[in-house]
Amino acid sequence: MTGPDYRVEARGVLEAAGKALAAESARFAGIGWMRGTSGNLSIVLNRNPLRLAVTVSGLDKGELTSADVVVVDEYGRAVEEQPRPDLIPSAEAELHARVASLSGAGAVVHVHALQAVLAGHWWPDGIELRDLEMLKGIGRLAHDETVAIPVVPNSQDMKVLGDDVAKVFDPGVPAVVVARHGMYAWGRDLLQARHHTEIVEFLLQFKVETR
Ligand SMILES: CSCCC(=O)C(=O)COP(=O)(O)O
Ligand SMILES: [Zn+2]
Repeated sequence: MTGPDYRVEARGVLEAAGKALAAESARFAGIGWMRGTSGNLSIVLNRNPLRLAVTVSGLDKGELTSADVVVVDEYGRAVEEQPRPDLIPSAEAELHARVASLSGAGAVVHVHALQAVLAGHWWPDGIELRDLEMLKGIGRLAHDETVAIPVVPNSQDMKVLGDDVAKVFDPGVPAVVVARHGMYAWGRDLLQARHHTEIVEFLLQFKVETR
């Protein structure tokens, strides 16, 4: 569909995505995983061509509104036609797009959760977990299976980060730790992405505290 009807409908979809992202950001900020301006979130709006609604850059993630959202393409660039062309998308939008493309996820969460950063420090080659009930929360077995959460080095270049994530990507693990930075987790929608984030952070805390 093209023309004004399409634009009205697209605006409604974006506003709903912005509302969901703002609520989720506030939730993560409330538990200390998006301190200050850290972290960013996205929802996939369209798969082909890839379009994501991503949080704006540099704002307090506990205080976003439904308008603090930008539509980006597969390279994390703001697309031309959108309600607020003045807004700057997250500096990590390209990595969201890469993760969405690799995983087929409908939503991607990036938080600066401390246990993820600590675990990336102790196990820079991957964080092995086993025999924990919470592994079921990321679709794995609670017993007799080793699950490795991949770790990639940090970079300010999202293409480099994306290539590194692609190298270690495991379709059976909905998260990756970026060393000395934070965690990315994803799911079929924002709710499942939240659950994966919470479960992985729990698993990493257990690993760190029992090392
Ligand atoms: C103090 S946060 C540094 C940037 C960062 O890692 C982050 O997650 C937030 O970046 P954004 O551009 O999405 O605000
Ligand atoms: Zn970050």
